[in-house]
Amino acid sequence: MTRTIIAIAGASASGKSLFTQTIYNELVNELEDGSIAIIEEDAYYKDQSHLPFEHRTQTNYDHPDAFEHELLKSHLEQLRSGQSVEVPSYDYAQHTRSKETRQVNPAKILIVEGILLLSDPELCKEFDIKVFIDTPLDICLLRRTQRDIEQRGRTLQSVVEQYQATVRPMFYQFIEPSKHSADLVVTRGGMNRVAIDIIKSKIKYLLQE
Ligand SMILES: Nc1ncnc2c1ncn2[C@@H]1O[C@H](COP(=O)(O)OP(=O)(O)O)[C@@H](O)[C@H]1O
Ligand SMILES: Nc1ccn([C@@H]2O[C@H](COP(=O)(O)O)[C@@H](O)[C@H]2O)c(=O)n1
Repeated sequence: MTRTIIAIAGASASGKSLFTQTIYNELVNELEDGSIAIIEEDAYYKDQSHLPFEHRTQTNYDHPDAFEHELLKSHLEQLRSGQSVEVPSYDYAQHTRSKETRQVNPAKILIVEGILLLSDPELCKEFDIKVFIDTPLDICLLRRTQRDIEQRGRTLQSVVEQYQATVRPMFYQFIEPSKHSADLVVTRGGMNRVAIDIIKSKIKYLLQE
């Protein structure tokens, strides 16, 4: 069976999750059970439970070294070969992995979303279709500030400090250059209706093959 792995990359709060989730929600009921699945790159942030909390707040979470990309790559290879995997889950408030894992079965269409998917050449090879969500960084910052305070247990000061120290510089060093590896660049983020419909049509076409 041919399986297709789609990467959705882009800056933090560019709209990757909204874009991915919209495609999934709009397709899932009309497809056979188990045809489509989602994996988040964030689930592969390294476990830091051995480090004190204060130490964990200092990690650069926008550098490729913060991720266990080898594990993600190996999971994608297992899924492509028809095996289920146990995907870690991540606790943003504690800055480390949770104890729970989530079983992901080998769907025919797998969508992976995350900031640094296209910046790692070895990981990039795993993707059949590469999409980059290209949202202006000032818009991302506004959305991230609201989201991190409401959903990820952050203060305004911590969001501002982290943005200046790591989020913005790592975007220019790693994320923005990775746009050139994308097959499709999507402007206006997670609500670009035309782009959502194009990816949905491609998925339906692949599932009919
Ligand atoms: N085009 C858009 N217009 C308005 N809000 C958006 C848009 N895209 C995303 N958002 C909102 O911005 C926040 C971050 O989006 P999200 O999809 O979680 O980003 P990412 O997964 O890239 O970090 C969320 O609250 C989301 O609902
Ligand atoms: N403990 C952590 C782990 C990650 N982050 C930030 O998350 C961003 C990536 O997730 P998105 O959903 O926004 O794409 C990344 O920019 C990290 O800075 C964090 O703040 N704390």
